[in-house]
Amino acid sequence: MEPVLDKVVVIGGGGHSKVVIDILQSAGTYEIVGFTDNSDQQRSLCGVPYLGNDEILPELLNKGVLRFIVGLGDNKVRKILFEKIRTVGFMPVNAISPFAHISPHAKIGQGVVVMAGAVINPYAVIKDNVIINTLSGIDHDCIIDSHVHIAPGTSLTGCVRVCEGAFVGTGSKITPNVEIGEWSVIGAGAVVISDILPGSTVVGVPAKKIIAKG
Ligand SMILES: CC(=O)SCCNC(=O)CCNC(=O)[C@H](O)C(C)(C)COP(=O)(O)OP(=O)(O)OC[C@H]1O[C@@H](n2cnc3c(N)ncnc32)[C@H](O)[C@@H]1OP(=O)(O)O
Repeated sequence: MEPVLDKVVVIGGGGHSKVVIDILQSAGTYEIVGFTDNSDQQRSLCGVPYLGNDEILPELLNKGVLRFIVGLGDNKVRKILFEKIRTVGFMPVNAISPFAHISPHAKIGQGVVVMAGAVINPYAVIKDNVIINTLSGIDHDCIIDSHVHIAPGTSLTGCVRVCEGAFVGTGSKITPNVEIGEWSVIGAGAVVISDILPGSTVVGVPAKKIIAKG
C-alpha cells in the first residue's frame, strides 16, 4: 500500500520556487498540493498547479494542508512570509536535496532549503528559513542564522558565523572565524577575510565595502 504523505503548499512561483518543488519531488516525502503566487499569471510549475494568491491559505488549512515552505530567494520577503504563515497555523517543512550531504552531527532548523551538491559538515548549525544553494559548502562549526541565503557555489570555511538575513553571493569564499553581519550582502566572487559590519555590501578580493545601489 502507498504511504499517505503529509500535504505541503509552496509559497511563491518564481525561479527559486521551481527548484524547491523539484527537490520536494525528488525527495518524495510530501504531497505537493500546489503553489501560491501574488501574480495571477501562473499556470503550473514542474507539473504542480497554481492555487491562487496567498488569500487562499486559510482555505487550505481547513482542507488539511498543514505544511508550507517559502520558495522565494529574497531574504526580507522570505522572512516576512515565513513568520506570517507560521503564525496562522502552518508548520514549515525542509526541502533537502537527496544529492546534498549533511553530516548527522550538523543541526538543521525549519523551513530550510538545501540544494543539490551542497555539503554541510559536522557541528554546523543552520537555523530557520535558510537557503543553502547549489554546490555550496558549509564547513565545520559554522553558524548560519535565520533567513540567510548562501548563493550557489559559495565556500564557507570552518567556524564562520553568518548573521540573520545576510546574502552571501555566488562563488564567494569566507575564511575561518569570520562574522558576516546581519542583513549584509557579499558580492559574487568576493573573498572575505575579516568581519563584515551589519547592513554593508562588500565586493572583491579581499572584500571591501561599496555603497550599494540595488
Ligand atoms: C540561483 C540564483 O540565481 S541565486 C542568486 C545569486 N546572485 C548573486 O550571487 C548576485 C550577487 N550580487 C552582486 O554581486 C551585486 O553586483 C552586488 C549586490 C554586490 C552589488 O549590486 P549593486 O548594488 O546593484 O551594485 P552595482 O552593480 O551598481 O555595482 C557597484 C560597483 O561595484 C562593482 N561590483 C558590483 N558587484 C561586484 C562584484 N561581485 N565584484 C566586484 N565588483 C562588483 C561594480 O562594477 C560597480 O563598480 P563601479 O562603481 O566602479 O562602476
